[in-house]
Amino acid sequence: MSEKKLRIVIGSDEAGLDYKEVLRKDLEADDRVESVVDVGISRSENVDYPHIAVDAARKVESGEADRALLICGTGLGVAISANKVAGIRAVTAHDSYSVERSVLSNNAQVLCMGQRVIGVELARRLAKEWLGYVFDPSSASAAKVDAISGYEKG
Ligand SMILES: O=C(CO)[C@H](O)COP(=O)(O)O
Repeated sequence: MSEKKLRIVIGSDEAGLDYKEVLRKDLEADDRVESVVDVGISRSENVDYPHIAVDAARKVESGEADRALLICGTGLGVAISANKVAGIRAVTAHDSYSVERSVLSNNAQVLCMGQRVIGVELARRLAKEWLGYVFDPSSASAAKVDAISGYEKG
């Protein structure tokens, strides 16, 4: 269980907007969450997913947020885009075990889901579970995550 309250950034494209709105409200109501920053889109302004995903990932990389939750149609494009930001580990996960391992094995700071792939109640449950996991830097997984980061340095 996480002790430190989390600063979350959330974003979606048009295909993920309905879920993003639901998940944002859930996060805002969760007492494990310190703050939620919504980087769009809104009902009145459409932006393609790469821009939203990179904006969110940059906020995590800069330390402005601890984690990001991104929704598009499949959860794939937002993950690919967020992973373009150095230091970011973004995953698409639609099941409990993968969500758990994304944090505990991969220290992924960005979770991506697809509104066209899973039902809203599963998305809500997975987001809730995700908040409860904290990476252990003394775990056996830490060296593997460091090895990933090592490849970013050229
Ligand atoms: O799922 C998406 C990208 O992975 C996005 O919501 C829709 O993209 P499109 O199929 O290119 O419109």
